[in-house]
Amino acid sequence: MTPGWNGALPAPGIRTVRDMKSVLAEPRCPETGALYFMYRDLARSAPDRCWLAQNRLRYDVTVIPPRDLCGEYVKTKGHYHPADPAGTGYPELYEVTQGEAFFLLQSRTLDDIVLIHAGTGARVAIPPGYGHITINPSPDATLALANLVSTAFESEYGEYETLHGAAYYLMNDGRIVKNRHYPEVPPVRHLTAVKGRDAAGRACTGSLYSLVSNRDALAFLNEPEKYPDVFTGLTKD
Ligand SMILES: O=P(O)(O)OC[C@H]1O[C@H](O)[C@H](O)[C@@H](O)[C@@H]1O
Repeated sequence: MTPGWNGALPAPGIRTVRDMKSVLAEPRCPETGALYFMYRDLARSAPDRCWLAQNRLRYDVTVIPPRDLCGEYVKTKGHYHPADPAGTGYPELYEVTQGEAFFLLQSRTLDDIVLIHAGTGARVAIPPGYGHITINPSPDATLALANLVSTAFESEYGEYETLHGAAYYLMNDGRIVKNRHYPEVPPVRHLTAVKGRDAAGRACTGSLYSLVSNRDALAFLNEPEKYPDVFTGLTKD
């Protein structure tokens, strides 16, 4: 059974080591094979699927088994989201459904870098204008994530590919190593998100999936400019 999901699953999108070479700390790392599995556009019922489509939202599950990539923890490739019609970047909402995660966020202007340590059951919002990667820092436990996100955009991978990953690499000896392809960037700000709370410490009731069909709770994913409070305590100011 796939962690974080009880029902039937479509075939996953798979990212392999080959797909990730351009963003690894050690691009010549000789590891091979699948790194993580993306089950996109899930719904538990036909009415839920209809509601998600009508509200331009997608529910996905991502499964990241543990892996040592030449001293670097396994991670997602990394991307930014474009701006919505009002000029505000599309956000995203994650829940850790199994294991623990580090979310490494960086503002597009590179004036803010945030590392969020999130335990099972924690929720993390990706704020407008921030790129993100997710890291599995465990030597032996699989990380599973659920996310809700707008279907109105496509992720942008260009900066992460050109600059060989995020601004920092998380190594499995505990080091956080600055990526030498970046200009000077600020030191990492650290935040923690625990079960039932988000990274700003606010309580979150129910599972992420329980928000499906709750228009008020999820409207910020398509019109983030109307809901700046969602990101208070997460962004720099
Ligand atoms: O697109 P990547 O950088 O590989 O990251 C992987 C994740 O990205 C997005 O946030 C998607 O909504 C997820 O479904 C996906 O698993």
